[in-house]
Amino acid sequence: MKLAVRELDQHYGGAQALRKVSFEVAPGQCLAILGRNGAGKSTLLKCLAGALPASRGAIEFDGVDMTGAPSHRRSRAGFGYVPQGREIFAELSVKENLIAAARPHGAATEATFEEVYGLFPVLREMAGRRGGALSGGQQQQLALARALVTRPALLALDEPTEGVQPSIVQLIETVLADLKGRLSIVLVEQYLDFATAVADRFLVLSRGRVVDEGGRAEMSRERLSKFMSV
Ligand SMILES: Nc1ncnc2c1ncn2[C@@H]1O[C@H](COP(=O)(O)OP(=O)(O)OP(=O)(O)O)[C@@H](O)[C@H]1O
Repeated sequence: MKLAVRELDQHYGGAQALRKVSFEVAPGQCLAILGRNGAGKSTLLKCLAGALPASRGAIEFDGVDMTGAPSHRRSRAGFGYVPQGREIFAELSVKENLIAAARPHGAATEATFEEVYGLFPVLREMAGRRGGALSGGQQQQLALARALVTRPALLALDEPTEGVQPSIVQLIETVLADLKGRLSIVLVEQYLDFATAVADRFLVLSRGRVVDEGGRAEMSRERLSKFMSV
């Protein structure tokens, strides 16, 4: 899916969190959104997901205006979202979490679940376990699997490495590198090594504005970290 964001503004009451944010993600490309705490990264993903209304500007999926569309329409159009904090159903089992995510997409089949168990084998072992009883890294794998069973054409991830041990960070990196090319990815990430391992392009936000942007070749580590150090 091609994503286009044009001059997007967002306000929390009187406080402006996004200012004329514009960018595009080509089909199959991975864009990493970098910036300090409070730069507006999560706000931007919530606007893409339809969890927050934009005050001004436009969001298009494959040329179709989605600016005012409700979340479920965006999801049906192929938008998969892994929010910060994972937001899995703690009282449901792993399998029930996957069924709940897949069912609205007509994808609640064993073949679908086998596919995500193939990517994240621990979820097969834990299929009957309550979501809330999983470790942080296991919950992150479940959150990713929940997005993947909807068969997204665009996957947006908000800090997938947060609170996750290195071996699982490596696994998530491998999965994203494998998915890239087949679907578009928007990745919000503070962990620069992870972002540079999977992203093709980078967008740097500071105080709600795009302050730098570029491809892998031109974005040196120094340039990427300029707006990240506190
Ligand atoms: N619900 C809210 N109400 C009011 N202001 C908010 C709300 N959520 C975020 N903000 C403010 O909007 C700005 C952008 O926040 P946002 O969470 O998008 O930043 P971020 O770059 O994702 O940071 P972090 O890495 O800490 O998640 C910040 O100044 C923040 O304080």
